[in-house]
Amino acid sequence: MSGLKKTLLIVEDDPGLQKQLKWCFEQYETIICGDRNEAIKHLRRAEPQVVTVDLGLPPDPANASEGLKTVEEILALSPTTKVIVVTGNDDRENAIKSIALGAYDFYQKPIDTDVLGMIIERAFHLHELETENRILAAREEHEALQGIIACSQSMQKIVRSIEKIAPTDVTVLLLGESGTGKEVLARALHNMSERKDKPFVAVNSAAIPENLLESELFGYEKGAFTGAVKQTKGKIEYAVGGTFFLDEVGDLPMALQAKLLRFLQERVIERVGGREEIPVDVRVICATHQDLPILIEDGRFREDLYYRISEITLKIPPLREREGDPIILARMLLQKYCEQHKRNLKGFTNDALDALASYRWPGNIRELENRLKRAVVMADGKLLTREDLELEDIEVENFPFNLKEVREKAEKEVINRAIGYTNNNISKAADLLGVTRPTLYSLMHKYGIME
Ligand SMILES: Nc1ncnc2c1ncn2[C@@H]1O[C@H](COP(=O)(O)OP(=O)(O)OP(=O)(O)O)[C@@H](O)[C@H]1O
Repeated sequence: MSGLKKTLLIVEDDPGLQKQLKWCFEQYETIICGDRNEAIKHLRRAEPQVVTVDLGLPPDPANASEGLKTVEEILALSPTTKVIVVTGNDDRENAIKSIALGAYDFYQKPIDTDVLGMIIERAFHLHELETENRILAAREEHEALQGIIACSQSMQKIVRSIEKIAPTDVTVLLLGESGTGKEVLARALHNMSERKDKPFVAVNSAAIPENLLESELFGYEKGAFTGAVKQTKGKIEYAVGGTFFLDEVGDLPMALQAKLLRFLQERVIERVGGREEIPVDVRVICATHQDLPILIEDGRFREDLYYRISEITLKIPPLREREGDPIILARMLLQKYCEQHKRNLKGFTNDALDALASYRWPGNIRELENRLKRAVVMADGKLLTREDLELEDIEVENFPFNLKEVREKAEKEVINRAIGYTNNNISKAADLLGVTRPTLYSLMHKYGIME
């Protein structure tokens, strides 16, 4: 079983049966115990893949309640464990209850070890298959998100949304400041979708001169304009079967907005100078750092196109709103650039870490990359300093002295809020905070908060 030893936990209080079962299942690493507490202890320690639970356990062996509780606790702690319930003769009701709780199977006494053995072996087999599936699924997801750092809560949310949206074909609009990773996230959407083995084609509308953009996107026929010497496919056509990523969609000229809308509505394109409608199966992801509703108000963006491209909108938070991410990204980039430039730097000084965490990062991750690249090349010492990062002039919030300081600051803030909220009614504020009035008074005294 993939090199992992098969561990079977038997929860059975009858000493005779304990002995018999141990003897019958010696091909496994078998652990035997007689009550719920012991079962949970062994579950935590030995992590058995399969557990059999006799429902009639002490202190009330005539009743199934302790057994059912054991099943519930095992599955709460380790939902992947396969639990087989052993019930008394004719106790179908509790057998069904255990299945409803999530048990894998049940078996009624008297025990026939051959039959029970088959059920146990099947449970090990299923556990193995499920484990392999989980590992494969996690590996695929990991590969799709490779190199994307998203430890902060705000980015975790985005990653969860991307996982949900990826398998669908909906048109996604990614909003976010420049350098927040819109393109890498679009790529992740593609890599997690069924289109992953087909092309991902990205075009930045702002980077291509307006007069070339139409032929770049839609292609052109031979003779369509001077210099059009042969029929040429556009970027959308190159993405057939895959994903087309249009960055800076807010910069698209009005005439092209109409053409893009038609393509999104009808899923056909027409090359410049062509008459033929070419059907294309392409998933579209758009991105912009601009505020599209304002562009719509100014008459610079079509409202109908906006609704078409924003079937789902994801707002990518700027780096300054990703608690903890700048430092993790900086460490990853330091390693990457040290390898690239063959430098042997060990890390960051404390004041550099404080600066990385406090800086507002107007250029987001791209700016972080640039600062790190430069610092790695230029640094004299073994640790990168604030000066190496050219962040010496920014105001820095020092790392808090300790957790107690953070807790006290938060406590003071929320007490002030509760008192303001209840208009100085201390009883109500205490209720709101879930403490007694005397406790609240003593906290107010501690923090110097006036009534
Ligand atoms: N979460 C992340 N983890 C690691 N690297 C990232 C992450 N997000 C972005 N990057 C890196 O930051 C740089 C900028 O990302 P990207 O080009 O995707 O941003 P963008 O929002 O599309 O920028 P722009 O709007 O300027 O085109 C890239 O080099 C990318 O690899």
